[in-house]
Amino acid sequence: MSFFIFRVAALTGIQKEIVYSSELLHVVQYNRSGHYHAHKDSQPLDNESVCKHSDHLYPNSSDGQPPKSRLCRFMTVLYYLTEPERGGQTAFPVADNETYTEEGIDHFYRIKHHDIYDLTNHCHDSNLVVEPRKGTAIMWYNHNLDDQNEWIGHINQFSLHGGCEVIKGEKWIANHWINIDDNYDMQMAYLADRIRNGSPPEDESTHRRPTNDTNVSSIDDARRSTCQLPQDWHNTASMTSHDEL
Ligand SMILES: O=C(O)CCC(=O)C(=O)O
Ligand SMILES: [Fe+2]
Repeated sequence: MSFFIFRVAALTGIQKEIVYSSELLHVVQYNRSGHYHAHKDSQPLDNESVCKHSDHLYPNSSDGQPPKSRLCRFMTVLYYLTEPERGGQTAFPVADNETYTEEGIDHFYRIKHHDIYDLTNHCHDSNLVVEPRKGTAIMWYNHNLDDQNEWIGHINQFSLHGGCEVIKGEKWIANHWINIDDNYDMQMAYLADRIRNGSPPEDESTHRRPTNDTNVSSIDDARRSTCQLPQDWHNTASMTSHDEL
């Protein structure tokens, strides 16, 4: 598992602590006719809600209610675990930098003249259609970077995507969602909290012996220390099945 975290960190350029502290792998199975209409994996930033992955660190509201939460998934890395005999592509109806427009997705509604979310009937009308090939992976950004602070910014409208209908065979994928809180300080507090309960593995290439230093109080401490994986490190997947959704 630690090797896997390093590979994803190297692929995405995201710190291994962030990769390690993100959601468990989410495995999805599709049988014949199974599909998943176009959607975004993350949700727009807003001041009324907090990130779900770190919501336990936010105080309750004055009436004692937990804060409203939303998904904060900066990137998706999608692994194709099997390949169906036909169909089951991943489609991005409006992906394509060259057609970027300030009007966003509304522009595509006007020019495409069909329901861009409907991947059963319009899979191949999408701007980008990726064939599922066993053992390969694709990745994309669900958010743009904020111009001012270069931290996670607005949702990327062009990340709209979904799974086209499986025509023959069966399809299995795993989603690896990389969580980042748009509130920088809260993301740091979240990482420190996760790492306090067991740090990400050190890169094997450094040949450093792991220790059991669980006494870290900040992300900087956490980076400096070398700790063992927590007890639940191998518990890395949850599962959904998409049959004719
Ligand atoms: O099945 C696919 O190719 C896409 C799946 C997906 O977008 C998801 O599970 O969020
Ligand atoms: Fe998705």
